[in-house]
Amino acid sequence: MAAKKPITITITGAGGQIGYALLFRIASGAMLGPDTQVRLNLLEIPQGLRGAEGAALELHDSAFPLLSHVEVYDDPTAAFRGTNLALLVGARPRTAGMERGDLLAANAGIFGPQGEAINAGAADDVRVVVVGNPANTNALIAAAHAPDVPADRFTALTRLDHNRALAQLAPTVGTPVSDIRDLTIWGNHSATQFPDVAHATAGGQSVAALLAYRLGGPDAAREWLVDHFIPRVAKRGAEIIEVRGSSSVASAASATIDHVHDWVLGTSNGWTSAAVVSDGSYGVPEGLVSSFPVESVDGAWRIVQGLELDAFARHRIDVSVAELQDERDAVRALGLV
Ligand SMILES: NC(=O)C1=CN([C@@H]2O[C@H](COP(=O)(O)OP(=O)(O)OC[C@H]3O[C@@H](n4cnc5c(N)ncnc54)[C@H](O)[C@@H]3O)[C@@H](O)[C@H]2O)C=CC1
Ligand SMILES: O=C([O-])CC(=O)C(=O)O
Repeated sequence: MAAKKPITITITGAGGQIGYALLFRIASGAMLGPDTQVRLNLLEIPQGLRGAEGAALELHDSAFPLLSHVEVYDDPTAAFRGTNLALLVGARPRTAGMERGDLLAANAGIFGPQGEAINAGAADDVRVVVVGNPANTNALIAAAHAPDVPADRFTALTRLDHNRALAQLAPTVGTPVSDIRDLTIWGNHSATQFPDVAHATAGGQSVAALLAYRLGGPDAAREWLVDHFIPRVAKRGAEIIEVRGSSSVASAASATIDHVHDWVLGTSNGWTSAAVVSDGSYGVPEGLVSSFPVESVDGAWRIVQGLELDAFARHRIDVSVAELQDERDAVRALGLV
């Protein structure tokens, strides 16, 4: 049988924390499956190059059967040439007391040149995931600089929020995470995001009904959702920073693996959440990169259509979308989109 051509993956910020957690899982086959060979292009800025070179040495030492080649770059044009998957991780993380939007000025300048390099040389089937914060608006900037790449190839990571929501919900409804389906993160990867369980089921039963049963009625369930679940998920990044002293790393890498795995190989067990370029669905202005309920069909994300939104959900989505619009206005004022 002829061997499949290796998939070329460019990882920016490969010498940083998330890069280090991500590279070994990609090379092990966790992201694209046990039959897909990978070539890894590690992109860094000069001060991160030694970290990336060290990671490359360790990748070699791991003798991964699926790893066909590793190369370290400091030039985006060279690093994105021929790439099938661009994982845009490289950016400054926030520290205690900051919101992710505070990183806009520090990080926004990174994503225009990278979008241009993707436009210039990436493979025709390139898919892009932005992890560096503020992820949604950085994806908007990258897409704006890549006019020849279809907009639906640009995404930002909200799978970490989705996974956090599953993990918070499971013990409360009393099921394993794998039994929960059709949970949604809407909006921005920020404290305004809306983790929504209205359509979720656990073991085939409505999550809303299970919560009411386990917490003592619909009012108690609603109180738990509004006062505990939503803020805990939305502010989990800050909680991690407070406890660890720096932002999430391994869980962010794991969510990136999940996002790409499902995008390329398809979703199963219901939908998931990803920030994609809006086509106007659910009243989210066209062009904003917003999180939606999504399924991957034939290698492309499709926004799940036709979900009913009550007044609470509508309000929460509108608040997060307003923040995305403010971020877009801010980068417009900087001439970045
Ligand atoms: N979307 C999400 O769910 C999450 C996003 N993040 C974000 O991911 C980003 C990376 O986090 P860490 O790896 O912990 O940070 P880090 O500081 O450990 O690593 C970032 C790396 O990016 C490199 N870098 C900076 N500018 C670059 C450029 N123009 N090209 C290539 N590389 C560049 C740096 O040299 C550094 O090695 C941060 O912005 C953080 O806020 C973190 C967790 C979750
Ligand atoms: O909170 C941060 O700054 C890092 C991040 O995006 C997350 O953990 O969700």
